[in-house]
Amino acid sequence: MALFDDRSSELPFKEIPGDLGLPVLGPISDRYHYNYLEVSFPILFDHSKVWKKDALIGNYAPSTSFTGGYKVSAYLDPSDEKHGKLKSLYLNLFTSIHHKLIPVSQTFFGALFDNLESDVAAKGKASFNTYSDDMAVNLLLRVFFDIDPAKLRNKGPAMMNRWLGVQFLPIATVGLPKWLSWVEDTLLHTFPCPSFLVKSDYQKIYDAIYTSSTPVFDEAKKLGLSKEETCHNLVFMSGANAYAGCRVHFRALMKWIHIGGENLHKDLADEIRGVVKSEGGVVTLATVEKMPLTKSVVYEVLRMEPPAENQYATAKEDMVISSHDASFQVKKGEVLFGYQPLAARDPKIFENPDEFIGTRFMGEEGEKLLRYCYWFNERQTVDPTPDNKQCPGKDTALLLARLMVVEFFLRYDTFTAEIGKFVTLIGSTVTVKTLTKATSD
Ligand code: HEM
Repeated sequence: MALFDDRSSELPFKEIPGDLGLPVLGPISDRYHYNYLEVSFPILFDHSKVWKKDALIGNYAPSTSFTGGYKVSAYLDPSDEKHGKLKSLYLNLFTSIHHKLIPVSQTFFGALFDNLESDVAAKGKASFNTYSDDMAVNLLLRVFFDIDPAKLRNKGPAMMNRWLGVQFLPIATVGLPKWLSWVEDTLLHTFPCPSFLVKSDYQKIYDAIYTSSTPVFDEAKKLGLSKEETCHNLVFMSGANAYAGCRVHFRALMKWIHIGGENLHKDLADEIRGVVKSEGGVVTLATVEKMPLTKSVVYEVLRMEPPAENQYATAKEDMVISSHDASFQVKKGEVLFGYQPLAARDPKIFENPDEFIGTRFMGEEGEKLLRYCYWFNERQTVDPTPDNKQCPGKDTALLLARLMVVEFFLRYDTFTAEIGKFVTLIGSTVTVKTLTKATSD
């Protein structure tokens, strides 16, 4: 694990392994080793030392033709004036919707659980992925812009999935065994897919947001941003940032809570029902804050399966970075890569790092560990600002995840599921097999 810190002068100095090798073949071999055989972990959130231009989830940026010809904020460095303007628009939007996040998500989570229940009753199993992914798109569009799913003829999720799928295909993985990764590289990772394939899907989502009554457009106007540019940014924010993050995280929540087993389910149900009862039977922002196990479980799921695995940045200057045991020279212009799952399972920070421990982040000692969690592109203990590249949806995403757990265990005592073998860019596969209704309140 590599960190910037002031210990670099005391640690042994080492070369970063690897060289460019043969022309053409060298880069191909490097890419293979980089993506499939090696893991490295520079953690680079220091914007005085790195650029974050075109660095969202990979050193690949899709063509701007996927976003109306505009480079959206996620691909801008904080030094770009537009980045700060757009990010403050998002931060204000997310704060302004927090009061309705609870009632809106209760409705959408309720419908999700109804769907799971009826499929389990009719077929003995239910695809959590299908229902949860669709629900997430509809919930986010509703809570951000008050868009009724019917406005997109209930096809919003399918449109969003196609638009995301085509633009991110060059960095997608379908979960083939490592020795077959060259097939994937040749077929998927060599050529970008043209945006015209999803132009009409994109246009419909864009129009739905453009004609919504979101106050974001008025605020954007005051900042000198056109309605068109703002709207293209809002589509990307809703789909590629918010939905793509929540999609992976919701699936991971069900997966790891399933793995946590019946005792964890009982403890969660006891905590959630106890707190909600003591608060007069209603779920509020304050109620959720009083649930330390629920909060810790959500953090532990983020640790076991961070939704955004890869972070990239470009060195602005020559510098030295340090791991626990050595220092490395990095040259100006070199691209640095941080692999979240490795940081999240660092044995020098986390005891039994490969084990899912629902209580890990509880209590004084547990909370201290949050300093070493980087799932939102910064330490969990740092807040997003217009000037950094930390996820502005951090609080929204955490609240949604906690609410999903709360609503689930208000309704059920326990559940069983089948978990798919592979985890892809869009997450795990969870098939719910049984749902046991709550027997107490
Ligand atoms: C658990 C789910 C989520 C995780 C783990 C996550 C994580 C991240 C990470 C790691 C980045 C930075 C990527 C980079 O530059 O390397 C990011 C950016 C971003 N996220 Fe999230 N995110 C999640 C959900 C959300 C949600 C729900 C929203 C909206 C409410 C959101 C909005 C954004 C936006 C707009 C950016 C771009 C920030 C910028 O341009 O500086 N994310 N997110």
